[in-house]
Amino acid sequence: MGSTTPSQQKHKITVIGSGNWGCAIAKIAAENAASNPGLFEEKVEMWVFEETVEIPKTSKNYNPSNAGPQKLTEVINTVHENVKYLPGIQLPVNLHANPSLEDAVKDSTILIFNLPHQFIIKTCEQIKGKILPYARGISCIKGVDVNSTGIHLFSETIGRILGIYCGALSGANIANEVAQEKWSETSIAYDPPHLDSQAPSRSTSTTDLVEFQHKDTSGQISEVKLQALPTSYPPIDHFVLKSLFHRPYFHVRVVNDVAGVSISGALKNIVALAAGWVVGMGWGDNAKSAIMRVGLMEMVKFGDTFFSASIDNRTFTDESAGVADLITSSSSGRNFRCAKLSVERNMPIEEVERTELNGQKLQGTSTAVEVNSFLKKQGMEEDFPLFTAVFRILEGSMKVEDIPSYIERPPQASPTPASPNSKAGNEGARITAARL
Ligand SMILES: NC(=O)C1=CN([C@@H]2O[C@H](COP(=O)(O)OP(=O)(O)OC[C@H]3O[C@@H](n4cnc5c(N)ncnc54)[C@H](O)[C@@H]3O)[C@@H](O)[C@H]2O)C=CC1
Ligand SMILES: O=C(CO)COP(=O)(O)O
Repeated sequence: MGSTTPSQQKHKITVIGSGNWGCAIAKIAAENAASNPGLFEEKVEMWVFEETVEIPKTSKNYNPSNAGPQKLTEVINTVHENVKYLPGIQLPVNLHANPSLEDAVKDSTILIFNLPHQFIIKTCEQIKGKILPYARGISCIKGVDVNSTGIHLFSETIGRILGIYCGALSGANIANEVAQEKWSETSIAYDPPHLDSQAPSRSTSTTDLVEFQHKDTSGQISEVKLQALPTSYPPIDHFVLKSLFHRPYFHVRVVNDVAGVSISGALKNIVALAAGWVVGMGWGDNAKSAIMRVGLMEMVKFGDTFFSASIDNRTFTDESAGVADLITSSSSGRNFRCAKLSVERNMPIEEVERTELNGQKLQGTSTAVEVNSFLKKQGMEEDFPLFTAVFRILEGSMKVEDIPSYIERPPQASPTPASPNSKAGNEGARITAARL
């Protein structure tokens, strides 16, 4: 638990990202920074990918003197509303929108990563070597990093690029509901290497590098250098993280299973697409439940198969990040809603994303493609028929109508190519080749 003796220095918090979830989490962090002055600096930085916006007349912060095009950071810092990505929510005045990534992360001990997953690697590369070497991270990203070396959790990718330890936050958390302070739960997974057994975990010097062998969640062993946090700061532990994220309307459980929390958050987005499609076809709740049942089984199997070294299967059932997130996402998440509309309107899902989300990003479509490329390399597409069906529907080689028979008993041969006059909805379910 937390330290009992007062520390001289407080943690400085930076949120990297300012979208729908980025702002909702930044609001929570800023509220808690203000109410825990012994632990955190009051001002919380939020890096904003700068763009020009207008305050809409529907905003309660609109007045004729602030009409017209303005920088998003200026709008957030003056009227305290992200009018584009989280409209209608008043943000705390101690949350500072910063267009400079380098400046936003400078001197921060706790970095909260909250961006659509396609932007995270480039963003981390920009701040490599420019953060405190003893900073710690929390990744709120729902996605997986698939590259030529295999599949990795974003918490691990962030940690590897920046040379820091990074945990994960994920749960049944529709951002707009959380921002409106409607009660929800979340899971934070934080399990830094036990430096105590290898070298002192706390340092009075800022140059102490602790070198040790680290087994990552997929079982790969690597040499890691981690700088210990100076003793002048309160230790970054479960107590401090709960103090930073728990609110009366946002209940946090801190656990150790980083792989389980991260994997379920990424994979449920693939399942939510299938749920949206079958509901869009008018098949009803029984069909959606069947998708969720098979989806959950594949999520658990995926964790067991590729992250067995560290995953705790109870996370899928017992924590908010597991089945609870699958249920909420398959009821009202953006992946579900856009997939449903793509079938109803017979429109590519990317087009629905572009016209309906006002700049917000779907994560399920790219995750389905990335997971499929990984499964293909393992020769295991047939072992995950729902994930494979979602990918094939996106690429246009399968139809939504094929899902029931395909997930019941995966065929040995390739599925029948989509008929050119397939029913309304099946063309719509596709994404363009550029995303594949
Ligand atoms: N929105 C939600 O309800 C929830 C989202 N998440 C996860 O949180 C992560 C972040 O999602 P959101 O904050 O909702 O993002 P979002 O979907 O609102 O995406 C828009 C954000 O992307 C930024 N962006 C656009 N182009 C960029 C670029 N080239 N470089 C950097 N940033 C760029 C925009 O400035 C904006 O801040 C995702 O992985 C998502 O799955 C998790 C829980 C709930
Ligand atoms: O992750 C989410 C809820 O927990 C939100 O999912 P979507 O990105 O599909 O909206």
